[in-house]
Amino acid sequence: MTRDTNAQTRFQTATLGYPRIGKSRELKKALEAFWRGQSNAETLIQTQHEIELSHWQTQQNAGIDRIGIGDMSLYDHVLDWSIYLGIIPERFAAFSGLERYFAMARGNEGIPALEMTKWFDTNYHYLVPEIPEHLQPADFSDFLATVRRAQDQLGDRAVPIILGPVTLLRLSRFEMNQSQAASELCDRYVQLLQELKELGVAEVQIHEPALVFGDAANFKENYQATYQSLSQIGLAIQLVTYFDDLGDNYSWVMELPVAGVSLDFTRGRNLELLQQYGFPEDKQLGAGLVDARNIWKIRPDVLQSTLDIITGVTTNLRLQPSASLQFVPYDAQRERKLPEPLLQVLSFAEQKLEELQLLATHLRQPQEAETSLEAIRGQWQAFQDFSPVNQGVQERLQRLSSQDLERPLPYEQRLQQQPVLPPFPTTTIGSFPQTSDVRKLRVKLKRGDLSQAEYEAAIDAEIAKCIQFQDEAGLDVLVHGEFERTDMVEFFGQQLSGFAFTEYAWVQSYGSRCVRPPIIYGDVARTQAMTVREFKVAQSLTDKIVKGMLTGPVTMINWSFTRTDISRREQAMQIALALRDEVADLEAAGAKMVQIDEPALREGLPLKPERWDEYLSWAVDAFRLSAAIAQPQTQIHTHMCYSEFGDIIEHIERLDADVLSIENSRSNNETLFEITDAGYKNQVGNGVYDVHSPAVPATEQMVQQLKTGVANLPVSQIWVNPDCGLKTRSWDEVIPSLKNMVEAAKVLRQEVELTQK
Ligand SMILES: Nc1nc2c(c(=O)[nH]1)N[C@@H](CNc1ccc(C(=O)N[C@@H](CCC(=O)N[C@@H](CCC(=O)N[C@@H](CCC(=O)O)C(=O)O)C(=O)O)C(=O)O)cc1)CN2
Ligand code: MET
Ligand SMILES: [Zn+2]
Repeated sequence: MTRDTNAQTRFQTATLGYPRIGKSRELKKALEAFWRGQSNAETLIQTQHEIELSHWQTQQNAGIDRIGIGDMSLYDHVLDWSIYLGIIPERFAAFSGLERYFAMARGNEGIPALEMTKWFDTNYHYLVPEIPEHLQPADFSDFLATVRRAQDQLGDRAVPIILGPVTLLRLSRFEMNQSQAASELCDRYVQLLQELKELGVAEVQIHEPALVFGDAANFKENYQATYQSLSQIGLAIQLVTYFDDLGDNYSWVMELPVAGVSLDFTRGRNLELLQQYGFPEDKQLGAGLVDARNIWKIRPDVLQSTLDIITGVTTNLRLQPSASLQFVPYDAQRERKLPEPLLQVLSFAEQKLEELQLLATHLRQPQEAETSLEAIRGQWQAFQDFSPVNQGVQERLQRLSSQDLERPLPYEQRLQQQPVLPPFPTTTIGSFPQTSDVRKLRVKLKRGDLSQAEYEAAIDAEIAKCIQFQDEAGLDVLVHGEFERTDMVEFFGQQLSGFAFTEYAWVQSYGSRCVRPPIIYGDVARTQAMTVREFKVAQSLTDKIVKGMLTGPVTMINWSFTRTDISRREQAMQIALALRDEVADLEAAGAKMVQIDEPALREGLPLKPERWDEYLSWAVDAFRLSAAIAQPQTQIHTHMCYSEFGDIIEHIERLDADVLSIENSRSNNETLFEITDAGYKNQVGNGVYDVHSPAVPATEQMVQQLKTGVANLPVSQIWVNPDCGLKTRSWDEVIPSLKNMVEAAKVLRQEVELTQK
């Protein structure tokens, strides 16, 4: 058979970024050793470079034609770009080098870090650039050095990844006037492209995910002017978008002066837009066909129909993951404990690289790909026969009526029957320090050095210590501390049938912190009580109320890898049923309060506002389904960090939780004001201190904050709590902080008594 050489160079493959934490979390370990003072900067940087090199080699060996480089980061790539561009707030002026880098990431001796935020609908936290009145000089030398290393390893295959100037602006906080910032930054990007050109770079990726936001049109002129300037340098610019479609902005984006546009074909309506409006002849399409946000192998037949449509419009295309692969783990083949039929249909980053090559082969020489594609079809068939179907759960969902989503009495009447506490009741959000001693217990259990009974006894000892501390500190509503949980989502995934959990499938959440999202691979059902044992242990040790502690259905969905054969709504409702039974069991075991956490409710909002109502309607229903089983006298709490609520307050009300605890401290009570402005009637715990900082909050500081609460809400609505769980803190920090918090509540109680006399 003769080969068409032209066909060999067409349909190239490209990547848009790779995981960063290291296959065995080498970067996490190196960072934490450095922060503990157990290693030095040189060792840290060397580890970073070794991990980066291994990523390049993996992609090179997989045959990727255009490898995105420069996205490796010691903490967060947005922080890296802030520093390259000279976006350095005044308060960090006294620092330099790595010290400044980590001060901006994590704070330093009373100097607060940059804010962290989830810009998009993922569980990854970005640092928020603060554009000061005056920029520091730009310094691209670290980035350029990375480019040179990549060129040595990869030659022309290395394509620098650049955080887009308009996306950066769209997501920053400002002291400088915005349009001035836009123009100063644009000059710096021009300078960067110039310097890259001098290194012999021919092509760059500029990532502008903000183009998929509902408000992208407001920035149209900025995009046009910026790309006009950047195009002057003469590099081939790949304008990269992902996470959703371009919507109404499709046409003008296609006219920007760039060499190529990358679109995500795994989410949103880009395929329809492509069909409707076509694709410019002079541009290359970066086709995001392999899902970079989920862990399933490609479905050859689904993909074929997508490919047919795309190639009907343009054949000037590259095959790509839909986004950076940072959202998926490294290698499915490393997992040893998953059932074979499931393992066979899993695709993590390394498998996705193979899939890209397979698709390229399929387009160039169809017959050469057929055996592999047929094998994948067979694996999916085998998986379908294997994946658990639960008729009982399906029928139960079908039988549901609106009554099942309704608490038996309205809030005002429930309130009469619920526990009476002092004003300004104090509590915590659930977790207490996950010390390395606690984690080692699980390592020993796994190795067989501890029996299940010994493990449970050791957990119970932690619970006892935790209850005793809370009692002594004078907290009003206690928690057991969540010591038995690796993670609030993974733990429930480990208990529920229809969920699989992994050994090595870590995904970075922020900095050195990672999660192993569990995998939903069939109908979800509860096979036994999940939290009752630890609840009972805790409640048996105190006369005070212990809150039962559950992770809500929406958060379970948003922080897991989900099925693609049924809707997210249906998966959430299945989980809600399991939680509903757990609520009933906790109640039967004596729980007077049950907290159902929904920190990911807000994050799951679609990026386009026109899709919000659809999401919120099922998301709130799922929460209600899990909670509504509770008797009126049982108080239902929920907790949300990341909680700008102003725009969804009516949905928050519809949750109908008796008590809502929220994050606040980094956002100056804004969330509280949103709630009070909206006339929220139920109880609110407006976090009185920031758990993400190691600083011990002073009593006075929390008193001041509570006073803001009193000025805006009736005392009867106010709770006192930290703004999130304490698992990442140490006992040294937690003990004095909570004592001060209780003290602050007491100060407020006295003041209220005085004013009532
Ligand atoms: N899923 C999820 N998403 C979330 C949050 C959350 O709590 N869960 N919170 C918000 C902030 N995100 C966070 C994400 C992760 C962590 C976190 O602390 N992660 C831990 C891992 C937790 C875990 O799974 N621990 C396991 C495994 C721990 C481990 O690393 N074991 C060592 C050995 C034990 C040792 O010697 O320490 C090893 O395997 O090498 C356990 O406890 O069993 C970490 O990165 O360190 C914190 C916040 C938003 N998103
Ligand atoms: C990210 S929200 C955390 C809620 C959980 N109950 C905890 O305290 O850790
Ligand atoms: Zn939280």
